[in-house]
Amino acid sequence: MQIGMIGLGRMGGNMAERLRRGGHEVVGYDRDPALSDVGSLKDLVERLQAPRAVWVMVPAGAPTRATVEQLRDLLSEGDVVIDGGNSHYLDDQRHAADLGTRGIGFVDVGVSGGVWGLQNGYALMVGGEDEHVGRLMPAFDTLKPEGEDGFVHAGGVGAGHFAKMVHNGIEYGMMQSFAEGWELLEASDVVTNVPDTFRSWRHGTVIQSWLLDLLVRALREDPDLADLKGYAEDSGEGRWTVQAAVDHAVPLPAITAALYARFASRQADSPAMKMVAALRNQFGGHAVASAEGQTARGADSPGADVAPPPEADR
Ligand SMILES: O=C(CO)[C@H](O)[C@H](O)COP(=O)(O)O
Repeated sequence: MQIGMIGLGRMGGNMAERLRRGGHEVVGYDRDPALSDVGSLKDLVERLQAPRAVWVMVPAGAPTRATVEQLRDLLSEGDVVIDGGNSHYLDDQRHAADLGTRGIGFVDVGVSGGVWGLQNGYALMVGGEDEHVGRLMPAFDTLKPEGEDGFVHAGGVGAGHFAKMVHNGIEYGMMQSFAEGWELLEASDVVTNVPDTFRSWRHGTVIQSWLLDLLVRALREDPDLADLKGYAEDSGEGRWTVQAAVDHAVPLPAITAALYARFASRQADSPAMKMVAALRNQFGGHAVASAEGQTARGADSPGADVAPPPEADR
């Protein structure tokens, strides 16, 4: 089929390539003229035959919103817009309503597979009406991995991105779990061959997984991760998962802890733990470390000046 692809970066560019290899005609647009087949969104729309299918693969939030708004004014009744970025499911519902006023369809697709997708295929989680999803099946069939799995029409508009959001929340929890296990193995001197221990778990264990394969690969490249700083960003889906859990009063302790661990990783020092240290020192005269790393005051330190708590609080 013919498909317009907007955003030809790491994900969009590789997806366009996989579609082309599968025999589809892809007209690509990117702000970078070196990557683009056309000079503007208007040119892209003019190059496509109606009814058009235009796949948006730009960062979630304002860039996606701006692109969908422009497409609303350029496309015609019967065309369909696909958002394959990591958008919030509530944005999908707004976009579908907005495009729907012009008779333009909307399908949201959560895409997983990262930089390996070109070769292995992309897992696709799709939300939208049957009519629109059905029309796009030839493209989905090419993009997805070979075999039965790797594709779901999860529900109406928003369901694809909601499924991808929860997938990413699970990803957070799994990564954190592997990371904590690795830290503990390294911290003790009981297991002396940590990389091989992880490698052995790749087969026959209950935790075998692609993430485990990638962990083994990372340790092969840098056995102590000495080249990395313990700092992890987040792109928003973990936060949205936790926010959705609060909205539905669903307890997500593991995923929430994994998200908070990333926030903690960005602090050179912890203001909250300074306060914990200060309070321990206040009520019990317990030792604290100074900002320079020296024990500054403590129960046994000269100069400890701790007012005794009221009788009732002891
Ligand atoms: O969708 C993905 C994998 O499934 C992305 O790699 C993911 O969005 C990365 O998220 P974060 O930056 O929050 O770790």
